[in-house]
Amino acid sequence: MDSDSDSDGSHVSATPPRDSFPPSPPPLLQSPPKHVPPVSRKITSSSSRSNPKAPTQPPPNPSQEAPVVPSSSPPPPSPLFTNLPFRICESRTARFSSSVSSFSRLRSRSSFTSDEKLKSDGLDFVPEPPQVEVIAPPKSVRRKPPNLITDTITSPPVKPMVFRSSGNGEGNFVKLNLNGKRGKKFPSKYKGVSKSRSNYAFRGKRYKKKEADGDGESLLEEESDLQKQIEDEANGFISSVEDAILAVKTEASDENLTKLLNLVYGYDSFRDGQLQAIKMILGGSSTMLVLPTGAGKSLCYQIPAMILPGITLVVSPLVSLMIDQLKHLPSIIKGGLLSSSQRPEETTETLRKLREGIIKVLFVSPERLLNVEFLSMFRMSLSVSLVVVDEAHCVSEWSHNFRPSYMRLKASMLFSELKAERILAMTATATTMTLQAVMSALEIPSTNLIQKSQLRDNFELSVSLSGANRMKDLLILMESHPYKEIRSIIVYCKFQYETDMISKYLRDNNINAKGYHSGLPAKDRVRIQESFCSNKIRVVVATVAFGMGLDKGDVGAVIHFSVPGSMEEYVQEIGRAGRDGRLSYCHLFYDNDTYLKLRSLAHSDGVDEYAVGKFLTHVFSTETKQHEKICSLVIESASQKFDMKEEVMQTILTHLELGEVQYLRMLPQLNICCTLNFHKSSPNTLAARNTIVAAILKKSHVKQGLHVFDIPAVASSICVATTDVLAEIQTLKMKGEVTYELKDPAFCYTILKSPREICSLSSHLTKWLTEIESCKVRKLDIMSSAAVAAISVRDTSELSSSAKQTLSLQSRIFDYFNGDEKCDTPSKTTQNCAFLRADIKVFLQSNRQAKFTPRAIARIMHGVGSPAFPNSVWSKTHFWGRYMSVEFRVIMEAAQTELFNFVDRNAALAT
Ligand SMILES: Nc1ncnc2c1ncn2[C@@H]1O[C@H](COP(=O)(O)OP(=O)(O)OP(=O)(O)O)[C@@H](O)[C@H]1O
Repeated sequence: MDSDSDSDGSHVSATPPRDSFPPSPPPLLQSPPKHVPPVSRKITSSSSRSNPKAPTQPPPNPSQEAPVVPSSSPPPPSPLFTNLPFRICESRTARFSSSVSSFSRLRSRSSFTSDEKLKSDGLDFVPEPPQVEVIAPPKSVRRKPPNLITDTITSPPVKPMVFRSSGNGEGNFVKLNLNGKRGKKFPSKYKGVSKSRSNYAFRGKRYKKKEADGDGESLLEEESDLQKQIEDEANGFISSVEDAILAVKTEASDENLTKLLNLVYGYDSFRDGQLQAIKMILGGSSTMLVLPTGAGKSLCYQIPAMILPGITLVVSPLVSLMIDQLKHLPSIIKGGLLSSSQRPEETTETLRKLREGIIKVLFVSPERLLNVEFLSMFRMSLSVSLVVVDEAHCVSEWSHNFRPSYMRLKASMLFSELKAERILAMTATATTMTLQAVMSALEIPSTNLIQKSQLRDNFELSVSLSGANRMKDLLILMESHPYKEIRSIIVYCKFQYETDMISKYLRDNNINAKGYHSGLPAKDRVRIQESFCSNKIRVVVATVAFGMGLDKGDVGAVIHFSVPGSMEEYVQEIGRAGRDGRLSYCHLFYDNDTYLKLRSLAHSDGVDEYAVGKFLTHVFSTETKQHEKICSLVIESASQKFDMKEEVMQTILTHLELGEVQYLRMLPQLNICCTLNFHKSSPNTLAARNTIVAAILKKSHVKQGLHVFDIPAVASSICVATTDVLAEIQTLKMKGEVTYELKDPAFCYTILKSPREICSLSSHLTKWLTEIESCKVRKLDIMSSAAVAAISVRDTSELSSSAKQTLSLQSRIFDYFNGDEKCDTPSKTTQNCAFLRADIKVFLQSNRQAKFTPRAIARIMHGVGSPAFPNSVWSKTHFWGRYMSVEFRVIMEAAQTELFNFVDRNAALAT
C-alpha cells in the first residue's frame, strides 16, 4: 500500500523546453528596506477562493514534529509555588548577508524587465566591527531559470562530481595516501570512480555479446586490458591528487587549492566564503562559518581533511545527516561513522579502521564523542587535526534547535580531551545572539567569523492568508503557474497527520505526492526520499523531519502549509529549494488558528520552580557519601511525577553536568530493569565463578522463578560500569546460560557534588528555562509578524506584489539575523478575558480529585497536553483549548489566584 504505485512520475521526468523567462542576474540593492509599511491589502491568492469541502478537523492530539525545547512569552513573574501543587481535597465539593551584500532584484513573472534594479547599501554584518573579516560583496549570481516539469534537459544542472562514492553508505572505496607517504600503491578498489563504473557497465554488455558469439579468449584479453586501463586511470588520478595535495601543503595558495578542487570535485572555482574558510582552517585557526543552505559548507572541511595530517571529526546532530554526509564524501577521502544507534560489531569495525589510520573523516554524534572509551582512544593514540561542529547553532539555547547534547561541545573539552588542533563551527542559520553563544562556547575569536548571507538570492517568496480551506488553497496554488510546471516540490506541514491527509488529497487530485514524517518506518522514509530524488515522486508533503542533508539540486518550490516556528526554520526549509542556483518559488499559507496553536505548543516545555525543586531533590536524594553510586531516573515515571518532558529533564541534567558547577556526571542511558532466566547451570554454580552473577543474585528478587534486578544497583555494588554488567549478561546469553529482558529506559548518573541549597539552584534553573521558553515564543511571533507584514504589501506601479512580498520577507530576515532578536514583537494574543477566572473556578470544582499547578491549568486551557495531564484524558474536558487566544502567562496568573481561593474555600469548609 505504501508503494510508489500511486506515483505518476512519468510525466514529471519529461523533458520539455526550458522556461523562457530566465531572470537576469540579481543586482545589488543600494539599501535594504528597513521597513515595509504595513499597508492593508486584500489577500488575493487563496483566501477568496471558493470553498471546496472543508478539510478534516485536526485530531485532538496532533503529533507535532517541531523540535521541542522549553519556551514562553515575557518571563512571568516568578511565582512562589512553595505550597503547590494544590491538592484539591475531596470534601463535597499548550543574498543576504550579514554581509548580506545584496538584495536581489525581485521580479515577478509579469513584471520582469531586464533593467529593473534595486541596489543594496551593502549592509555588511559586523558584530564586532573592527574584528570581523571584511567580506567582499558576493559576485552577482547568474540566475538560472526555475526547474520546471517543462524543462528540456538540454543542459542538465552541472554534475561535476568526478569521483563520488557509490552512495551505499560504505561510501568510499579508494583510499588515498593522504598522509603523504608517496610511492605506496593503492589497492584496486575503484568502484567509487564513476568513470570506472561506466567502463564496468560497458564491459558487462560487451561480455554478454561476445559470450554469445563464442569469442571467449579475446574476451578475456579485453577484460584484462580494460582492468589494466581502469587501474592506470585510477592510479593516474590518485597520483595527480597526491601531487595537488603536496602542492597545497607546500603553499596553500588560491591557485593550488583551486587545482585540487577541480581535480577532486570537478568544480572550476570556489563559492563565496569557501576559500577563506579553508585557508583559515589550514592556517591553524578555529573558524565560525555561516553560509546559506546549499552553499557548500561540507567542502570547507573536506579539503582541509585531505591536507591536514590527523583525523577530522565531524559532529552532527542526526544519524541520518551523518549517513548522508558520509555518502557524499568524495571517494578519495575514507570516511567512517560512530553513533549510539550502531550495532556493537559496526562500532568495533569502525574503531579498528580508526586505529589503523584507514579513516580520515569520522562522523560522530555528540554523545559518542564524549564516551569515555572513545576519548581514551583519542588521548592514547590518535591525533585530531580538526573538529567540525555541524549545525553549530544547536550549541546555543537561543537557537531554534537547541540540543542539550551539544552543550557538551565546549572548546575546553575538545582541546583538552581530544587534543583537537582547531575547530570549525558551521551553520546556515544563526542570529547574532546565537552566534555569540556558539563562538564563546567553542572559543572562536570574533576575528575568525566568516559570514555570508543567510539567504540565497534565487527565491521568489510569497505569503497568502488562508483558513478553513487551506487544502483547497494549496491545490489551487499547485495547479497554477508556475507551480504546476515545477518538477519537484516540498510541502512542509507541522503535524504528522497533516502529511498523510494532504498527500492523499493531492493524490486524489492527480498530483503525485507522498507523505513523510518521522513516525514512518525508516525503510519507507529512505524509499520516499530516494523516489523524490530520482523524480519518481513529484511532491513530498513532510514535517520538519524531511530535508536535513537533502542535496537535491532541482527542488523548484517549497510550500509552507503552516507558518514555521521561527525565521531559522523558514530559512532552512526554503533553503531546500533552488540549490542548483535556479529561480525557485516559496509560498507560505498563513492562518491565525495555526499560529495560536503553535504558540500554545511553544509553552509545552515550560517548567515551574516548584517542579524543578522537586526534581532536583529527587536527583540528589542519594547520600553524599555514596558518591560513586550509579543513580538512575526512570524516564517515564519521572516524567509523570514531575510533569516534565523527557527533553526538559535531560536539559536540566546536562546543565547540572556542564554548568558552572559540575554536580554530576552523566552515564549512558539504558533500560535499567533486567529480568533474568537461568537455563543451563544453576544460578549458584554460575555465581561461584562469576562476580557479576554473584552480585546479581544478591541484588535481585525472584518473581515466578525469574531474577529481577536493577542494573545500576548491581554495578554500584561491585564498582563496575553498567555497561560491564550488560556485556556479561550478553555473554552468558550467547553461551546459552541465560535469557533476559530489559525494560524501563532511564537516565543514569553519578553525583559528584550535592548543591548546598536546592532552592537557589532550582530558582536559577527555572529562570534559565523560562528564558528559553520565552525565546521560542518570541521566535514564532517574529516569524508570524513577518508573514503578516508580507501579506499586507500592495502592488505598486514599480513592483508587483510578489516582488514586494519577496522584498518584505528578505528585509525581515535580514533584520532578524543581524539585529536585536530580543526586540519586542507584538503578539496576537489577548491579555484579558472576562470569563477566564469564572471558568477556571468551574474547572477546578469539576476536577476536585486532580492536583493542579497554575501551569497545568494554563496548558489545559490552551489545549496542550503534558506528561501528567495527557491529551488523551484532558482533551475531553469542555475547557480544553478554549483560551488559546489568551496570553499563557495571563491564564497562569488567573489560575494561581483561583487555586489559592479554592484551597482557602476548601480549608474553610473543612473546619
Ligand atoms: N565550489 C563549488 N562549485 C559548485 N558546486 C559546489 C561548490 N561547492 C559545493 N558545491 C555543491 O553544492 C551542493 C551543496 O553543498 P553542501 O551540501 O556542502 O551545502 P551545505 O552548505 O552543507 O548545505 P546545507 O546547509 O543545506 O547542508 C553540493 O552538491 C556541492 O557539491
